Amino acid sequence: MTKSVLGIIGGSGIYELPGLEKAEWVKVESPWGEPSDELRIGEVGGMTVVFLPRHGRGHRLSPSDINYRANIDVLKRAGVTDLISVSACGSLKEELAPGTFVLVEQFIDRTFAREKSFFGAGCVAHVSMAYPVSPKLVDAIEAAARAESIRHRRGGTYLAMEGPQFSSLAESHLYRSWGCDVIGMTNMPEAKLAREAEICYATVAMVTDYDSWHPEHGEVDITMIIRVLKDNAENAQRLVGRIAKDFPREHPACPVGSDTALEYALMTAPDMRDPALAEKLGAVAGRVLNRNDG
Ligand SMILES: CSC[C@H]1O[C@H](OP(=O)(O)O)[C@H](O)[C@@H]1O
Ligand SMILES: Nc1ncnc2[nH]cnc12
Repeated sequence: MTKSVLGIIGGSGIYELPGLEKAEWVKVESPWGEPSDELRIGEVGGMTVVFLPRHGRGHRLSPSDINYRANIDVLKRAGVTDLISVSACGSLKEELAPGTFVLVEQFIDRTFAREKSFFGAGCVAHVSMAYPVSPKLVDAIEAAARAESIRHRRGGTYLAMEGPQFSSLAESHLYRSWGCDVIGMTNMPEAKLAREAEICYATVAMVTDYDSWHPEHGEVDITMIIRVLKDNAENAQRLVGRIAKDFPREHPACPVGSDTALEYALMTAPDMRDPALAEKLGAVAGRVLNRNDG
């Protein structure tokens, strides 16, 4: 078993993590370009916790401008084994009222203007995304939500849209007809890249609004979202503090194989790989690229 290092990506409204001991901002370079910000690295009860504000401090980056590859790469370089995304989202279901924390199980990726893989020409790989979320990580989040009496629901499908505009009424109805539960703009390709980097991933999707479909709530409106975000952020800080305090100090094998996703994923023959790309992949895929059998 390896030591657990817990990573937290803070979404809209979450730009710091109070409660981190011995915390400092650390600049980590990535061959994939600029991450959203420096990493806030600290400890909770002796375990390393690494925090990254997804949109950067001050919310400088829109969902389409975020360099998701650099973000996951620097978190991997910092040793993160388990990564929790804390994200704002719209609700596509009556029963998921604003303030509810949804522990997402599945994703539908409708984003189109983003780099979605570390791999490509010169080093091709195909990882499974059938079960994108690590159940043990969700167990830890669920236990913490219970302990902190935070309204939550386990399970649900997150529709990732490109944005930055919110959905039209027709789109909102379409996603509901697909059975989706919540909608946001950031968890894809983040979840795909975490899987390629063999990091266990889970999302806490914090409902801020009913998107545009709900006849009694009218269309989604950013001032209302910001109001709800503030309450959600307080609960999120408590939730994350509790998760970190109770988190297993050793990282157990992931039941859905998140931590071994690259084991049989590489397709390109070792002698045909592009050395420059292999070099860039050092942090993400070094475990499998550097062994003799390729
Ligand atoms: C502030 S509303 C729209 C914005 O909020 C969510 O961001 P994040 O997932 O980082 O919390 C949503 O995906 C949009 O980017
Ligand atoms: N309705 C919504 N659509 C997309 N992203 C969101 N983030 C918060 N609310 C959202």
